[in-house]
Amino acid sequence: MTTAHALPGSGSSPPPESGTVIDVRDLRMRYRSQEVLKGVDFTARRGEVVVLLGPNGAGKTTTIEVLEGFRMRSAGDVTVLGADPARGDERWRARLGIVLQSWRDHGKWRVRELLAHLGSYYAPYSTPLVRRPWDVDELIAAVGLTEQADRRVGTLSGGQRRRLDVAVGIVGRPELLFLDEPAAGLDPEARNEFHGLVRGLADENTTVLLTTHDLAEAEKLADRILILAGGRIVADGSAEELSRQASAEATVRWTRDGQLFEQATAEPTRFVRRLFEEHGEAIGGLEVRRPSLEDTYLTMVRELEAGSAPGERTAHAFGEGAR
Ligand SMILES: Nc1ncnc2c1ncn2[C@@H]1O[C@H](COP(=O)(O)OP(=O)(O)OP(=O)(O)O)[C@@H](O)[C@H]1O
Repeated sequence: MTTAHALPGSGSSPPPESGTVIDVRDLRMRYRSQEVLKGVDFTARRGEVVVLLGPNGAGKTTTIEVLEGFRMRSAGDVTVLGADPARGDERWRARLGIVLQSWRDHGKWRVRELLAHLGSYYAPYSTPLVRRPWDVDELIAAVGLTEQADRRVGTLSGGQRRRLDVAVGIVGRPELLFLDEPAAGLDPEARNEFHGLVRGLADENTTVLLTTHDLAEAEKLADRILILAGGRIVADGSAEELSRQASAEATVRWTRDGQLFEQATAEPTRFVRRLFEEHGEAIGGLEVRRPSLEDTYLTMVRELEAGSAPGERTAHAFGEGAR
């Protein structure tokens, strides 16, 4: 798949060397008296999978809708694929993919027919560099629906429909794909295959921005995790970077003389070295557990909710270096 190239003549492409696909600065959103976004800043590069986490009502969907050009922001500078989404034209829109809710309304359509029909809208935006739409049988194979290609949408299982949703989102060979809680309702196997598909798209240079409440999914998929809370991005980095920067500590477990011990420590390597210096061969069953993304996430969000001034918990506090 060749998705790394801007469409010639779109007049709205970033300089190719920049690699920046999303650039959000001081994004603010107010619904009447409620200020939901209070100055959101982040970027996403070509081929990156960026996962947006945050409590219910934090403003994740609002942020994504602003980036998609579906919602007018109150203030701030937003550039997506080189254009302001508020002014994105059809040609710009053809470079985006959006995975919406399941295609339950199209139950009578057959999988291949539906994808061929939706794909035909992208044909005018095909270029020698980016052939649009995706060949329908290739696409069906890529999302693992070959056996269901001639089935009616209404007869697909939940997981198969979610694959179809993804196929609908990528049929135009997007350079940037938005997925809002994409794997909700998938069984572990379907979820695993879906994750493989997302990683495969990123490997071929598609930028993916997705929201989820599943922290294991975020940890598995993300090149970079953003945590949106209190109207701002309060953490920005890989799962490992976030866990090192949060105050969550590692847990060391071991046995000695048949007894089990456990110690929380911010410096597990030093602790383990000292443990061996002191007790040597007597130590058994050693286990060092780093804080999971869930531990890190809960620590950060709780600290914020416990009253740290939002300004103290900006990306400067957690992982700006990762950008
Ligand atoms: N059209 C609207 N009019 C007024 N308020 C809105 C509108 N859309 C969203 N909100 C409010 O803005 C806040 C953020 O909503 P949003 O859906 O962006 O959050 P979210 O992070 O996606 O939440 P969730 O995790 O629950 O899906 C919520 O308090 C919501 O009630």
